[in-house]
Amino acid sequence: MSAPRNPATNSGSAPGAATAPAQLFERPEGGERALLVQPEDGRTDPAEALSEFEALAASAGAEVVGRLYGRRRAPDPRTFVGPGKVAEIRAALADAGGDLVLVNHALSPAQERNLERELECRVLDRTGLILDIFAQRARSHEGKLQVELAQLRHIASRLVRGWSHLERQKGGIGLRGPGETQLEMDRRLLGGRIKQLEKRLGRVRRQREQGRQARRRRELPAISLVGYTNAGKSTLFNRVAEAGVYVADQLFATLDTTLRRLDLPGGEAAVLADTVGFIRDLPPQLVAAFRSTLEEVVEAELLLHVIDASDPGRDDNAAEVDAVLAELGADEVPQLRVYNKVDLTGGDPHVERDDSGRPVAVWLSAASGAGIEALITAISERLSAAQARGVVELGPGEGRLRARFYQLGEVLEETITDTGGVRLAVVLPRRELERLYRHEGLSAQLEPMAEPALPEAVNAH
Ligand SMILES: Nc1nc2c(ncn2[C@@H]2O[C@H](COP(=O)(O)OP(=O)(O)OP(=O)(O)O)[C@@H](O)[C@H]2O)c(=O)[nH]1
Repeated sequence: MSAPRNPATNSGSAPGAATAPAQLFERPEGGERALLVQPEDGRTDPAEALSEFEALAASAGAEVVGRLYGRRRAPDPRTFVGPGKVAEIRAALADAGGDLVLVNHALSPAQERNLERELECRVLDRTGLILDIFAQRARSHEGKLQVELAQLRHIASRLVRGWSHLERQKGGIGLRGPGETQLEMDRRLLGGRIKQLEKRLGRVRRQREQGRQARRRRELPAISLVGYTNAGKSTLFNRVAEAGVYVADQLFATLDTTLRRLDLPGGEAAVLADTVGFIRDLPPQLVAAFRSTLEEVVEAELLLHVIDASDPGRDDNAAEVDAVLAELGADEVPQLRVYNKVDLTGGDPHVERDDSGRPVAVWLSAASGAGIEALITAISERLSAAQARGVVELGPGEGRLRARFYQLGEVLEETITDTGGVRLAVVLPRRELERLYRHEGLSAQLEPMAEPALPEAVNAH
């Protein structure tokens, strides 16, 4: 594939050019001058990988002053790149006046240190760079704690006695964010801080879990926006929910789940959640850090998978998002694909349906608003198909099934039957109901029930 997967901008500038995010991004005073090193492994297209990496560097506020490719059969255990390449990097740094080297690969702590020593400048690998971006973007209390924890763990793995002259350079890329003041601490202190953060995070998560259960009790179906970073999730979220979340032409503008109530035609309502942007090769420790944020996704009734229709690499990016969803166990959650930015492709907003007439994809422009009404109708159609509601009768020996209904959905009413069983009025995701039929021995049919109770209001958090 020759086209870049993740152009940094969608406003028509050259794919992969770092100019747009760099212009829009408020770069900290004296933004660092970075030299990018792109290893060639013969598998990925190096030009494409480099342009995506350049967009990441720009997102972190770096000014890219040079680019180098490195080809090697096997990575050098000491410095990752070979000695010849080290000399080349040193010369390029001197030429361009660079003060930071960014390597688009994972480096071992020792490789990072050895390179720093030989190049006499700071070196960050892909994980370090992404952590820095996350540190800048985290907004909620939980998000900040998660990033700090991931940053500290990353630093702890690199911290050795006498951390070299680089300790002095504070506040630069990879050194800022909540973790920056920890750099001088020794491992013991760092370990203490990590424990403290884990405890605090545990508390925040428990609170959030309670909030989630409260929401479930209010029986509003949950819809989660997912998509590759920069696909337009926040813009769509704003457009659909008329909410004022932060939108920026930067990768990862969204780090924390944001929730809004969504009113649908016919008086129904749902909770719409904006989630973190997905990215290729997200470092595993970050997937872990954001797992709890992404748990919302697994529990959603419907996923809106936002895809940048104007991105030539859109299919690969969408496949990447699907792979992460599968990893999270969310591959069974029904999906409605939203092809965004049709204003850039010259296409018309429209809805695609499958053979049974079910909407499966909506093409629209979140920026102009064209196609939004059709999306809301499609959501409404998909949700009413995704929710099962009705009355079910269970026998006296089916206490376990009764408990499962309470667990999986909402029991609106319970009455005792003449035979000593129960009659439950329930609302639950259709896929859960199907699972009960298939795997848990439920045999009674769900009978239609009278008018649904009106959902209560939900406050945005
Ligand atoms: N032309 C055009 N640009 C759009 C459209 N929707 C979003 N954008 C732009 O695309 C960029 C990214 O949009 P966001 O909504 O921040 O994207 P996101 O998916 O939330 O990004 P992350 O937070 O990185 O995951 C912004 O510059 C938006 O203005 C659209 O329909 N048309």
